[in-house]
Amino acid sequence: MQTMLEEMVEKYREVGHQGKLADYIPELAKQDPLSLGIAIRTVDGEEYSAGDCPLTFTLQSISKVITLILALMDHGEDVVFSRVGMEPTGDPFNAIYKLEMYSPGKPLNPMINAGALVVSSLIGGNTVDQRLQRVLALVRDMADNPKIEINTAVYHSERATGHRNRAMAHFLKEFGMIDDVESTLELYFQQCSIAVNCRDLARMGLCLAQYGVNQSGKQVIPQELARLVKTFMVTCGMYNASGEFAIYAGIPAKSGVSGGILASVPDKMGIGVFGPALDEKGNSIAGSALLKGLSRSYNLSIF
Ligand SMILES: NC(=O)CC[C@H](N)C(=O)O
Repeated sequence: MQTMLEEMVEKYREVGHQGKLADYIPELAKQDPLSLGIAIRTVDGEEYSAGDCPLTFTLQSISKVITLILALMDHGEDVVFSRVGMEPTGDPFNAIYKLEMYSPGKPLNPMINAGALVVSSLIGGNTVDQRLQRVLALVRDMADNPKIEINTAVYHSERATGHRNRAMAHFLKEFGMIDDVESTLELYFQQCSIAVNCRDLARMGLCLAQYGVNQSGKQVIPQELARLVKTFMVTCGMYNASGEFAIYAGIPAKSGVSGGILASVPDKMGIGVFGPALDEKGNSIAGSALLKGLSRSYNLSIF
């Protein structure tokens, strides 16, 4: 497996030439578009990594999985799904227009930005920092790495430029879907800036693959919620490329515009991938290709 991973990374690294960095968050445009790394952690405790695995990058949209788990732990399914739906959109992750078209103000799912803002507003705690610490604590528990922190440069970069998210938060406030615009945005920008490496993502994926049990054997997420979020990862995790990814990779996965992908093969392994050049839908172009290739070679599709 180790040799195979190294060969695959070098084969797919070139695909990065066809992608583009997420320059709408200026700090993310400083990444090297040809970086590519992968880490795998299996249920048997084996760990493999290849390529630029030690590089750190920010969770971005991958954090939506974590906040969804926390919001569900805090409020239960009835409350959370009264404010955000369960259906894929077929639209870009930052689209606004459907908020006005169907059940007004209720985002279609928690994996798009509008839905994730609603979910962030539901995270319990007295201050933004307390709420952020709860998000960080769950990420650290899932990855079994107490050292995970925020990348403050990326946080400030998005905070200064995230006008579309600000517009969406105000729109959601108008419909009573979030309580407070500023604290919701603060938490959202910070959760997106949590810095990890491929190994952390692989361990987080393993935790989901083991129904909420992390690599040390600790149940850090209720079993039922680990199942629920993996289902969202299949239907909505790769934005409006989720259908194609389900066909060609068939692995529950969640991507972020930093180029990270958290993938989880139930009962088998967690996979973390990083390749910052993105395709037109905002997924890591080389990372998606690598995961599809890996799935084909090792028969990892869940379908
Ligand atoms: N797709 C993403 O990763 C989006 C996350 C990014 N922080 C944003 O809100 O635009």
